Amino acid sequence: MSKRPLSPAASPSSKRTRTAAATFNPRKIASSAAAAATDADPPLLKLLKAVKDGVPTPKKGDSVVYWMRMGDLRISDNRALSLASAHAKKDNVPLVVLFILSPQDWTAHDRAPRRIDFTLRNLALIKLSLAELHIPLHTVTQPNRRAIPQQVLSFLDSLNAFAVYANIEYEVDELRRDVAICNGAKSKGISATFAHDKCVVEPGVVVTGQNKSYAVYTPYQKAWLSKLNANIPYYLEDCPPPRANSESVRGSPKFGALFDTPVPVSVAGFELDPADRAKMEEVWPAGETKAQDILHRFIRTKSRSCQLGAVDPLAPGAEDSDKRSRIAVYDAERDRADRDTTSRISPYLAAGVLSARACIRATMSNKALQGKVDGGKTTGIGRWVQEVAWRDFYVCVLAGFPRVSMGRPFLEKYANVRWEGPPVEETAYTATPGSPSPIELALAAANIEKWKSGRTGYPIVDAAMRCLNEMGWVHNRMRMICAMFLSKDLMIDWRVGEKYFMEKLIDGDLASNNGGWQWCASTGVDPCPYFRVFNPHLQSQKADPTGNFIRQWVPELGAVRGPDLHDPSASIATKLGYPLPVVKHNEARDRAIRRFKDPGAA
Ligand SMILES: Cc1cc2nc3c(=O)[nH]c(=O)nc-3n(C[C@H](O)[C@H](O)[C@H](O)COP(=O)(O)OP(=O)(O)OC[C@H]3O[C@@H](n4cnc5c(N)ncnc54)[C@H](O)[C@@H]3O)c2cc1C
Repeated sequence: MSKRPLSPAASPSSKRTRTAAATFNPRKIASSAAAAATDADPPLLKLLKAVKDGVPTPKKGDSVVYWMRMGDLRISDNRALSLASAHAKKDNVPLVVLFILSPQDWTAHDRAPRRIDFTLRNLALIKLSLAELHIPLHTVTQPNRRAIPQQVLSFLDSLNAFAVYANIEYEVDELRRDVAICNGAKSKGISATFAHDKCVVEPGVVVTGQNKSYAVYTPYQKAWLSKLNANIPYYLEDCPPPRANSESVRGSPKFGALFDTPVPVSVAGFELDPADRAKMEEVWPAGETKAQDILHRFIRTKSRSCQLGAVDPLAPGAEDSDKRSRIAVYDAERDRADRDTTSRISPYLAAGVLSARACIRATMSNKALQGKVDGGKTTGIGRWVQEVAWRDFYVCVLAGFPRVSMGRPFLEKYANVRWEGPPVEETAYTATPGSPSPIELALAAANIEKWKSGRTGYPIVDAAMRCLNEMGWVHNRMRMICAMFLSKDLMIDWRVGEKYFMEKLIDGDLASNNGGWQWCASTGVDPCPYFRVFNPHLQSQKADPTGNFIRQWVPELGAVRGPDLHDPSASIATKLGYPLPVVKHNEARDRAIRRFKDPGAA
């Protein structure tokens, strides 16, 4: 079976050196039969059963371990850490924190070097904060991801640990790994606890009458809000912070050395150029305090045009306002990409530097609501809470329909839609009648490169792609426009774009990224209907009415004003050295509708 090739970096900002991790090339697309079998017996349920069948009251040993993962990089309000600390205190033993750097897992998930850099920057701060509590953060690199279960069990043995705690990662491989760890721990008499922490309302709670995960957002969101409001003390609990170990742990032969394992500054295959690293530090500062400050700014202060682009999110000059704060006007302004209309909190949520619970708690100052969460459509706060619910929704989709993390479309009937360009993996194409000719393949490959580098001749698409390449983040509406353009106008397999986004995004998250891509490609849960293909020029005028977003990222068009900016004529484009459109939108739209209406048609 052919493997999905690694895509070359479009911007020179990140290096992907040929290392063991970079040459590791796991199979990304399962067969439809394998996906259906996994959907029928979801690994999350297996993990929850393994936890339930584990060791309820382990014999006391010498320590309790909290295994921190890439999605829970914080000390405050961290469910597994809090539980682990309480257990350690109850039995009067030290708490130890473990973090495993796993480059093969990062490659398997197409992790962006910027996301890895953000992880390491946050870990370095966490190590310092934990050390103040005399809690060691032990960091190890494991080059072979299959060895992780054994490595964790050996680590527990070496510390005579009797309990291990972690927050759940909902991707298929990670769940299967944790089932193996649960079973291994049980055989050693160690209790293993895997806690729900990523979502406000965990997967499995908001389900249909048939006890299935929802595949439509609106009824999900209504049920989500009523579950949440019915049990706020549980869902929005601010989990107690860890309590300090005895200082004597530092002198212990068993634990003392764990304080000395350094957090690396970079990991081979995922390094950043020093200039890019410095820029990322400025645009996405690490640490829980910064995350809370960024959230606070969104809730308290007004939007500013100077905050467009790759700038310090906490730059001075923000103006407080109750009525005009960014969250207060979010309902009306959220689709505008020409200012800082949204929170830009996603990198902190994806890395767990801030809990989703903390985001919801921060919206609850309105006394008229009497301690309830506003999730309605008529207020800025309510609309924003609905976005956080989208995040929960996509995690529930991932947990309930694991096929989506196996490279399959949620709607299997679209597996045979004919895409332009080289097959992503041959299994996805076996049923596609008629192979593209070499000329078609070359044209599609060239179009993919133009899309990646922001040279499609559609200003809004190009501005958004350049913003993504430069900042590792781009506004939601822009993500939609770019994804729709690749999958419908260029008719390139959405998995090409999904992978490229993951390789670039600092907030890259399988559930939300896959959900967003499959929504735009019309293959996912509750998707955009295939006959509703975005017109990039109209979208551009709506999302960037001032043109500031395009002018910021496409300087060739800096002097252009009015409608020409959104759709430059051939003469203007040629004069300014800007490319001509790679496709004609109307023709491309008809092709997309034809191919989706009759999957397999040319
Ligand atoms: C093609 C595509 C790919 C995407 N990939 C990712 C990704 O890898 N990681 C990621 O976190 N988000 C992803 N999103 C969702 C969304 O674009 C980002 O969460 C949002 O742009 C982050 O900016 P913000 O924090 O300012 O959002 P805000 O508007 O302030 O929203 C607050 C939070 O709600 C959540 N949220 C908002 N919109 C969505 C959404 N549509 N789906 C899921 N959660 C949402 C995010 O956690 C976000 O931080 C993707 C969307 C699309 C269309």
